[in-house]
Amino acid sequence: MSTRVKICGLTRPEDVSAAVGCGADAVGFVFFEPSPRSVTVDHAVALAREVPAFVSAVGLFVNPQPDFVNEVLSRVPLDLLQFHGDESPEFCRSFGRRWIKAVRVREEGQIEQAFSDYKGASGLLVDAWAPDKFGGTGQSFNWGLIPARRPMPLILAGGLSSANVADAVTRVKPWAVDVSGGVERSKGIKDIQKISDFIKEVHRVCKTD
Ligand SMILES: O=C(O)c1ccccc1N[C@@H]1O[C@H](COP(=O)(O)O)[C@@H](O)[C@H]1O
Repeated sequence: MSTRVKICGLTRPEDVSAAVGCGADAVGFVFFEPSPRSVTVDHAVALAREVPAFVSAVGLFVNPQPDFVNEVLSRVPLDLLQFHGDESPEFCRSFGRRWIKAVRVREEGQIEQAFSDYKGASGLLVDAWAPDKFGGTGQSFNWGLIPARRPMPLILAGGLSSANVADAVTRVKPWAVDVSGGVERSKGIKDIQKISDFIKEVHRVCKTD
């Protein structure tokens, strides 16, 4: 098994280069103004220049206006859209691009329901639920709620860091892991050592699997 790694919430070109240099499979840019990791379209254009061939650039949105998504898509070379709010399956599909849907996990059966609702997604991202946030909480959740049967790739997020990602990969066996806060020095500012340690842990545990 080889679990992919996405490093999300990048705001500086040097952090994008560092993530790519450490072996990230995907990097994420947050287009959600209330987030401390939010980037403008101009900013994202510059960040995307640091993304080489065979590394995916992902745009994260939370209940966006369609015009805004289209504006981003017209300017930033994104490979995937990540919807982190309450977007309907029809909305997610409407841009004609590959997309993943995030589910904020709170109770049993929710992930199974999302697999059924969001057919056509390139993956389902499972993250922690919090009362006042759409994601990026730095909190993990009960991985026991994740079903073994998965009709599409499952991306595990929420409170991951180099300290727990090996355990997460071993127990959950996700297609990919996604991290933001666990590889930061402060909100939006990544720590190269933490990125490196995180990716090394994933590769180490995948090799022994
Ligand atoms: O990063 C944010 O600020 C954010 C805001 C709104 C929705 C999602 C957000 N981040 C994503 O949440 C998960 C988990 O993050 P963490 O590792 O627990 O900090 C991840 O996909 C982030 O990109």
